[in-house]
Amino acid sequence: MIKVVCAIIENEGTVLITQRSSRMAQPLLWEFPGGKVEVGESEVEALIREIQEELNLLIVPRERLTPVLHYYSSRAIELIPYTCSLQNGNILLAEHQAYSWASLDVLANYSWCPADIPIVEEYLHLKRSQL
Ligand SMILES: Nc1nc2c([nH]c(=O)n2[C@H]2C[C@H](O)[C@@H](COP(=O)(O)OP(=O)(O)OP(=O)(O)O)O2)c(=O)[nH]1
Repeated sequence: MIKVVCAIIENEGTVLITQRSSRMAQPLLWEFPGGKVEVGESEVEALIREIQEELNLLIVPRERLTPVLHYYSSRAIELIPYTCSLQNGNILLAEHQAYSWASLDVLANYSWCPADIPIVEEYLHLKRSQL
């Protein structure tokens, strides 16, 4: 089981989503940025490191949402989402093809990595219950 953390970075009513490049696994699908937790690292440490490396952003992880177990053909992942706020930085894409600050009403319309679909649903449910 590969542990992967991902960041739902919130800013002014939108969230940052990224499109995987054609060279990555799950090519051209959208995801919440993040990556694998390395040995000796906490989830939060991995998240902060990955977002710095991939996007040049400094984030503050806030709330851990429900992890999703997903079986891709070659491997199983546990995808662990955290809502996060933005501390500072300007986006520089190191790996991804594109990014978007998506409002809640369009979030479900993207072509997501399959493992992310329950996370998008939980997040929308959570936000709508807070309105
Ligand atoms: N970062 C991230 N990965 C996701 C998400 N949803 C999802 O299925 N994944 C998958 C894609 C990858 O197989 C794995 C994350 O590993 P990674 O981001 O380090 O991907 P990678 O391209 O470096 O993986 P690899 O091909 O080198 O093994 O989890 C998501 O929302 N964020």
